[in-house]
Amino acid sequence: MRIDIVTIFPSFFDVLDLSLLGKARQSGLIEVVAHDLRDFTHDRHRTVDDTPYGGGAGMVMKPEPWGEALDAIVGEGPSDALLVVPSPAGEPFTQQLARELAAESHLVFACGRYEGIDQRVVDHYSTRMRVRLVSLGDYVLNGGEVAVMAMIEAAGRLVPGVVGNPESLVEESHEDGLLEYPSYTKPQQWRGLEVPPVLLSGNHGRVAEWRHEQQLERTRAVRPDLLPPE
Ligand SMILES: N#Cc1c(-c2ccc3cc[nH]c3c2)n[nH]c1N
Repeated sequence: MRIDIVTIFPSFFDVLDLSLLGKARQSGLIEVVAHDLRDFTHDRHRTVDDTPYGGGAGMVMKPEPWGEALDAIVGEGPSDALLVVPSPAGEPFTQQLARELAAESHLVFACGRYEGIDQRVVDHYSTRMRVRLVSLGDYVLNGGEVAVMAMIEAAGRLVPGVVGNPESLVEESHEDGLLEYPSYTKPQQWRGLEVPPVLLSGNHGRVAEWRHEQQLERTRAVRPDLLPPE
């Protein structure tokens, strides 16, 4: 998988060289390149924003640098790459969407700042490639970088070969639609708190049953919207 990120803060993504995705990059499973949007400007101040038509507070990101940056990545004609644009107005980012991103061979992320990117960028590239506006959640961020980091981590770990033991991907929150069960490790007693005895029983059937019940209990408590219809 090839991932291109366009941002005014390319060093923000240096952290992707660490941990799991760092190994995936070293092994060539995932190639990540962060591009500085200001490298696609031509004025002395490397300007990427301007005042909004129609007035209002804040600044809007100019379309020209975006056009030059994205054309440098996907060429000037149709492209099979998927352009992902983080936006509060986007579709919710979910585990299912992470799976869909993980199946792509080329992802391009456009990190907006200020009040966002001139709409014509999305309109233009929608004629040449698939474009998805995606929201990390119902809260306001200052730009798209944090959202893109989360999306890359969530999708990257699903790319075959990135996670050593694929079984560890199965029993996780949201993977089977429910929240995950609580986990315990040694010591058996810690600050007067014991490990649930069923986990010490060696009875795998009963452990699985207890874990599923814990998933249902947790999901009922904090995310009833995730419960399967009765
Ligand atoms: N994804 C997402 C976002 C954002 C977001 C995304 C891009 C820009 C560009 C300027 N401001 C932004 C906010 N806010 N809240 C979310 N869930």
